Amino acid sequence: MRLDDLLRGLEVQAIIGDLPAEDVRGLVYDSRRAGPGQVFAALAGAASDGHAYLEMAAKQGALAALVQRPAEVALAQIQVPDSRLALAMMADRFYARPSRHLCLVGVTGTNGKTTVSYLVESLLAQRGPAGLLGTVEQRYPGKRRASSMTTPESVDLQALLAEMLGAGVKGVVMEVSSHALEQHRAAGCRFDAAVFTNLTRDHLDYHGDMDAYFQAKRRLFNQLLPQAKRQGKDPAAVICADDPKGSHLAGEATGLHLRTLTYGFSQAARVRGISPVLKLSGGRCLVDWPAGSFEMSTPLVGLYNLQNALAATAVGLALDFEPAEIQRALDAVPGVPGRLQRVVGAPGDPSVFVDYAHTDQALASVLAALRPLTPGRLICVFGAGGDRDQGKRPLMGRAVGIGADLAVLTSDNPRSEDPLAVMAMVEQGLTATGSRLVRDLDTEGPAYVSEPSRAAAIELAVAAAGPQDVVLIAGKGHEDYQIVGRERRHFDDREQALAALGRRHEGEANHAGA
Ligand SMILES: CC(=O)N[C@H]1[C@@H](OP(=O)(O)OP(=O)(O)OC[C@H]2O[C@@H](n3ccc(=O)[nH]c3=O)[C@H](O)[C@@H]2O)O[C@H](CO)[C@@H](O)[C@@H]1O[C@H](C)C(=O)N[C@@H](C)C(=O)N[C@H](CCC(=O)O)C(=O)O
Ligand SMILES: Nc1ncnc2c1ncn2[C@@H]1O[C@H](COP(=O)(O)OP(=O)(O)OP(=O)(O)O)[C@@H](O)[C@H]1O
Ligand SMILES: N[C@H](CCC[C@H](N)C(=O)O)C(=O)O
Ligand SMILES: [Mg+2]
Repeated sequence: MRLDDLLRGLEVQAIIGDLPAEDVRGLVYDSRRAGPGQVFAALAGAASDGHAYLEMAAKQGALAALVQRPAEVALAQIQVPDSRLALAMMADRFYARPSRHLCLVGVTGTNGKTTVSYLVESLLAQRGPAGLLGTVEQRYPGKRRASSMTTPESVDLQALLAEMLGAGVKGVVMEVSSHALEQHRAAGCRFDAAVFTNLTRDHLDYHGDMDAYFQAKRRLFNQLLPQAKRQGKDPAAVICADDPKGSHLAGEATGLHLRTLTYGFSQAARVRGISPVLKLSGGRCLVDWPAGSFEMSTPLVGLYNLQNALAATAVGLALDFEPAEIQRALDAVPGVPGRLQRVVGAPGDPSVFVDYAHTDQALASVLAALRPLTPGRLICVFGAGGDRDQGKRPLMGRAVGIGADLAVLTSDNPRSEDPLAVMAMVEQGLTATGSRLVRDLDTEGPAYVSEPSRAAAIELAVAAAGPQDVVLIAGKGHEDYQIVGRERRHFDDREQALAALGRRHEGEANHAGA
């Protein structure tokens, strides 16, 4: 494809030099990959600025560059107001607009994106091969890759959608993070439906304040859905009515003449869950919506997961699925990797769950879900990630202080920070609830132990738990690594928990063998 074809419809401020007539072989945003035939997009970033690498791209023989500020280099440059947005639109065109030919569902919100995505994937799979991309993995029938980002950069995203389409995929569900919305990574996507789960505190290191964070999420509804509508789709806005920002969004979506379907347990919800019943084997409720009512159930545990199942149900109804098909799809998802994932030991062992809760709201929700299922003590192993929102740390400590009987405060991914400094910030919230620092868990709660080694923290909790106790290991979920400094070491909470459960029986084996 020629460069001038790729630029059609784009807001171009200036063209510096002559546009090369050769075919574009690829679009890149990292100068290290900017070789012959490649258009290099200079992106202004947080750590560095792509404009500093224009010289390098020129030397490597790049075809042209997409810039916000032209530079004195021997390279044709296309000046645009926002190179991330322009790159996204060009990527859509370069990969022959894959989202036009797919049923594409986007999921945003602070918590629940990954979970809802697995449920929607199962739904889409009822009608043909389905694809999923999000925090854990990118997959479609016959192919799977672990993810490095929740929502890939626009070029990688469009390449993946094109790959899925080429492999016969009909429907794709994708998590759309607030970072992605802020950076226009999904700008070239035409959605058939978009879901908003909730908005609570996270990522303020990046967005600055809650309003900016909400404005980023809002783009999916007030920019991307109207764009899909203008281009011939009839997209649905599927919005949680139990969240205050959800009601706001739903009003706005209706005002934009989008098909709007609210869901939740509150009276205002159009797809409304009534009389929820929650058990260790899952949850169920009656779903009432304008066209009738039906029973709905999910093997996933906890009220918030029943709410996630309602989100998927509302997507199904918006896409004209029958309640029986929706139920089949929900039944087919017994669990989501690293989300309330049970680590099964021997009979008589305590129940151990690994979960991805890394915000105060998520911790409060998951502890509330486990409380009624805990005959003994609820023990929570947790920490907060380094180089991420610092303000959420004491709030996370507070949520655990309130929701758990006993806690082991430990390290998450410290990244460039001192793990003890991160833990001290979490500890402020924990102690504010009246939880006291103790040496071991052989005590009455509320109390906590401080143990910077995550492996030792898991060992401590699992060893101390009795058969009636429940251990929640929160924060890292599916992650099979720990980021310490710049190093990414293998570390998996599930493996650690399983080994710790095994060690509870080491003495017994020796005894039996003797
Ligand atoms: C804060 C954030 O979103 N950062 C992302 C952003 O980085 P940035 O724009 O700040 O990039 P930068 O490192 O400053 O570099 C600027 C530009 O110079 C380029 N460069 C750099 C060096 C060089 O030699 N040559 C060169 O061309 C870079 O490729 C880049 O295009 O764009 C980069 C390219 O796409 C991403 O890799 C990077 O993700 C980093 C790794 C990251 O950690 N992102 C996280 C916070 C994130 O996006 N998370 C969300 C999920 C959050 C959630 O689950 O709720 C996600 O969607 O994954
Ligand atoms: N609807 C919900 N409301 C509140 N908490 C939830 C909800 N769904 C999941 N959670 C909690 O949040 C954690 C993260 O859930 P999930 O991975 O589905 O969300 P996510 O939005 O994809 O998160 P991330 O942005 O980190 O990828 C879960 O492990 C659980 O503790
Ligand atoms: N996608 C989230 C995941 C956080 C998971 C937690 N383990 C941490 O490292 O903080 C983020 O980047 O903020
Ligand atoms: Mg996710």
